[in-house]
Amino acid sequence: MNTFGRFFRVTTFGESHGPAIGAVVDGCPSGVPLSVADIQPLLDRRKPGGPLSSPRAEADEVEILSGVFEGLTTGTPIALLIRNRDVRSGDYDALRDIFRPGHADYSYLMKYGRRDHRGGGRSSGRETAARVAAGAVAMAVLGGAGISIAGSVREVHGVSDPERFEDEVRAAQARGDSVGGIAEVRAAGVPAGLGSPVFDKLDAAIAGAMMGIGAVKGVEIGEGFGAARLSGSENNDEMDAAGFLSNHAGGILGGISTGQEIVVRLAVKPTPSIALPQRTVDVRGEEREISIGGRHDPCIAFRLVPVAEAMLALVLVDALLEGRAYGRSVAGQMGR
Ligand SMILES: Cc1cc2nc3c(=O)[nH]c(=O)nc-3n(C[C@H](O)[C@H](O)[C@H](O)COP(=O)(O)O)c2cc1C
Ligand SMILES: C=C(O[C@@H]1CC(C(=O)O)=C[C@@H](OP(=O)(O)O)[C@H]1O)C(=O)O
Repeated sequence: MNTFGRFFRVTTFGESHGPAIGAVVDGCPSGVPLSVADIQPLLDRRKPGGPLSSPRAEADEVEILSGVFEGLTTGTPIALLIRNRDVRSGDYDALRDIFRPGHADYSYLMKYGRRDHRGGGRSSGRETAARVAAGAVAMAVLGGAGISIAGSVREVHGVSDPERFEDEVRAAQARGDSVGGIAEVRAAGVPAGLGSPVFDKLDAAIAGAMMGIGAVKGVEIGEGFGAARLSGSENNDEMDAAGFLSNHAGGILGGISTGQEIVVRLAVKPTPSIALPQRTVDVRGEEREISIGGRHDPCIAFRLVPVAEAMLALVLVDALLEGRAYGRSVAGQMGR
């Protein structure tokens, strides 16, 4: 499916080498102040062309086609458009019939029987620009509710010292290789009481949203996999009259927000398209050797941070609107 969310619904469209990509946001409340200036800064943080990213030159300028009048949302669908400007599709001529190891070429062909091989079509990381634009609309709603979201890269290729990140990436690039990393995203100001208790737990929704980003291979909330190595006394978040004394839970208990910071970490795989020679097959099943040129991110984790921020915003705005729709208290029972 190409649609995300239940109350604040986002459909993205477009391919990496088509004329444009974009999103339609349906369910945004009316009266939210919104302009290009609210969306563009987040897109600028995600766009390619930076020092540790693909050199593809895309300005990723967003156009708001509908749903906003005199600077305020009208409650009708908001259509957001980003034109592709620097596609250079010739880079993919030699890859029309061959499967890149680690990319979605093989599985897309198995599902659809045909595919847009240029830049991976819709499996391209480029699709995430459309989600970031939609996420910025969600952030405009969340901002009015006092919720803010921020992310960062925590690890590159197993190294956690940020001063060494660039060297790790450059060394991999020089070898014709790529590296993975860990990104983290946090939401502050989330009221206690957001989310659902069973199948649609807030942590389940967050995990689904994050795994729906290309290249994300694992999601942790709070202590995450580390919790499996702790005792109850170490992992429990004790409380006193002022509130929680720690946040191993990452801001969610029983699928419902506690009012603490929501903390999410993502394992991001190394970029699949690499220059080093690798073994693969073509569409006829013939064995081939492949060495991929073109313009690729040497480490996706950096460009993924604003995408993860956008996806967290989309989950939280959906939960906020669900809470309003069902008239649930999001103030908590203890005056917090
Ligand atoms: C922001 C972003 C940038 C990406 N850049 C590249 C890239 O330059 N080259 C590449 O081969 N894959 C890139 N990818 C990954 C692939 O496009 C694709 O999403 C991935 O291989 C599919 O992964 P999955 O199996 O986790 O869904 C990028 C992904 C994201 C989210
Ligand atoms: C263009 C973007 O990233 C692209 C993501 C991507 C991939 O395979 O995912 C491959 C490269 O694009 P192409 O080879 O098609 O020019 C990246 O530049 C973007 O994120 O805006």
